[in-house]
Amino acid sequence: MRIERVVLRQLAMKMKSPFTTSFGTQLMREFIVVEVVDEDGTVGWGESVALLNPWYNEETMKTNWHMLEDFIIPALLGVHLEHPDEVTERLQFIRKNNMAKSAFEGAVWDIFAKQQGQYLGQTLGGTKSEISVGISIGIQKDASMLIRMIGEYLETGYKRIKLKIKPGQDVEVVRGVRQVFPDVPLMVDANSSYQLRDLDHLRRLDEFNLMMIEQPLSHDDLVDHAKIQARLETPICLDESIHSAEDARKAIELGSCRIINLKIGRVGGLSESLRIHDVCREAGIPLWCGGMLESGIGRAHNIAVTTLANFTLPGDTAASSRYWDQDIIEPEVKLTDGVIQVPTNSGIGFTVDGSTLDRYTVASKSFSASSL
Ligand SMILES: O=C(O)CCC(=O)C1=CC=C[C@@H](O)[C@@H]1C(=O)O
Ligand SMILES: [Mg+2]
Repeated sequence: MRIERVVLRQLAMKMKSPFTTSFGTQLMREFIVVEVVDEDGTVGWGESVALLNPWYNEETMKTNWHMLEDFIIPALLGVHLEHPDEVTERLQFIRKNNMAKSAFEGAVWDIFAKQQGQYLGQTLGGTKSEISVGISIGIQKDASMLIRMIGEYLETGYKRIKLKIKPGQDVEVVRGVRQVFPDVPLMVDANSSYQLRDLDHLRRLDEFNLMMIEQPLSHDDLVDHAKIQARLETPICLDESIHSAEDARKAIELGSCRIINLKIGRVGGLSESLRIHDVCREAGIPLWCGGMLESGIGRAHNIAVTTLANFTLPGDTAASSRYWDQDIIEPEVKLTDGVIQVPTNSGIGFTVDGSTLDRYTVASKSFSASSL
């Protein structure tokens, strides 16, 4: 394929309910959608999952726009690509900025799968026809509200509940949930809000038979996570600490975790996701696909990657209706009896709804190879 045209769109989508983690609350999701068109007019779609603020990692929507406009698009516009793997190869001159790279690379993978006449999951090597998913619940002020929300989500069919925790809102919150839901598959995500000195406190979570404790320590740590994993019965899951297959290999060798939350944007795209998948499968480390409050485009990419064999735990790819009054894809992502049916159409498997996309677009810019 030859990259003929790229359109960057900044979207603003109001969340149906605020989402609070240890580092902040999201009310409005502002993010970038990348549209890539090849010489045959085949269109691919990608989504930057960077937040407005550099809380989760060093990237923001604005840094992503800068990287795309000033480095990534100039490096790839007008270029002939045999395979999407070449995107990562050609972008190696850019340090980090994985979410910006992933947004472009995902669109190229969409085109590539469409050119093969294949669903993206199949092109990646995935074999599943349905995926079971969990749901991530932000920090709630009111314990009874949390219990009600969990009951409703379990009713809807979600297979796993993920609670956000932070110092002062952890052991007693989980105890309260376990008193009502003693057997539900339950996990917690700390988003790096604890220190090594909190080990004895974190060990109190061992009594609740949690599936995992996600990213208790610093976003860039592997060594101290290995120290606390050696003292915890509950598996540690790493999210923010894993940026590449090399990070995954080191974390596994050090014993920093027993589970990894893979996020396509955090690791720089689908090509690196495939490498991480294989490293973890070789080591017997299960994966699940985390969420970044994506729109339907990012959600579609998450479903595709979750079709791979070593994604054996329910991820955070909840239904569109959990987040948005109206998503930008047709059909929206839905849960049927607690699972998402994997699409069979080519590419990301969903159609981008142009009128809804335009309605949420607050800024856009086009780049054309013919104007080079
Ligand atoms: O997309 C979802 O539903 C999960 C969202 C979620 O848990 C997160 C989104 C963004 C950053 C983090 O706070 C958090 C995570 O760590 O997974
Ligand atoms: Mg997380």
